Amino acid sequence: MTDNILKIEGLCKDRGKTRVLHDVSLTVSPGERVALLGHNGAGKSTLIKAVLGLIPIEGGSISVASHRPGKGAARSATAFLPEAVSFHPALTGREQLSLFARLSGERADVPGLLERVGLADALDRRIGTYSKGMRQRLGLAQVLLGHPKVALLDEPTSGLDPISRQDLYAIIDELAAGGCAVLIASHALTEVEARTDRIAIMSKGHLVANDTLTGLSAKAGLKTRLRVRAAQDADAIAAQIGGSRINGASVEILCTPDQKMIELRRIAAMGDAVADVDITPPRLEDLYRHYAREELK
Ligand SMILES: Nc1ncnc2c1ncn2[C@@H]1O[C@H](COP(=O)(O)OP(=O)(O)OP(=O)(O)O)[C@@H](O)[C@H]1O
Repeated sequence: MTDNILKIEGLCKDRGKTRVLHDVSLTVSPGERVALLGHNGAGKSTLIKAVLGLIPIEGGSISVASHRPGKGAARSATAFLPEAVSFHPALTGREQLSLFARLSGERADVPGLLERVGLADALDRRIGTYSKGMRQRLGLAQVLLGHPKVALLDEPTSGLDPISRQDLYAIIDELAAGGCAVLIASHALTEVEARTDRIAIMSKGHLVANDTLTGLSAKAGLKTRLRVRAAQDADAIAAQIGGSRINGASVEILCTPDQKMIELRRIAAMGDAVADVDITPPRLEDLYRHYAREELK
């Protein structure tokens, strides 16, 4: 995972007189799944459009598989799944994918692809009769069909039920396992927390964080919560390790990541007086709030 198949350096973009992307640098390597997070209007879609070569940029550079966006080689290396994917309603799933395969010069096992995305039963149904989730699955089949080196997915799970979301991420995992660099713009923090390798956070057109979850946690210095359940006497535990009593049976301690093992050893030293310990590290939601707020300062 050393070569960056997608490389964005110092990207600046204006909309009218307003700068909406400020000096954004971001890379994605083959096989990596990177989440692109940010409030409404933070600049995620603008960044994706720039990578697709759909809009001119005011500064910086973008390279997709060593080519400039918009060039034929960059386009054929890239797949894009928009948030609201739309197809001609009169075509069937099979016709749509066969048409796309012909246009892109791919030899494709269309029924196999549709089965892979869970649409085997809807193969010969018109897309106009598909649900939103089914259209999203068809969009993903289209992404798979192109064997892309870079996949840009804009809110891929919006409007999908929990099982469909899991299915979709399983397919994204496969895509990445095959060496594709995947950039997922999303507001679904819990999902991307579990299913991506790195998190990039945008705020008002600036990239304010770009690291693994562990790296983001360490830099932010947010506290880990240790909840200690007493076997019998919670007061005695609170007196010994500090922290605050949260109910009749438990004591809660907040500690920084580097203090965690020290606290755990102190808790373990109390032996049978402790019935259980729950460890809750900072969640992506906490980290997201932290980094987005830092930018506002
Ligand atoms: N066609 C346009 N003309 C003028 N301004 C635009 C245009 N498209 C986007 N913008 C502005 O650019 C900024 C970034 O918008 P963008 O759509 O990239 O945000 P986003 O992070 O994708 O938001 P969301 O999560 O709501 O999709 C916003 O201030 C938006 O108003």
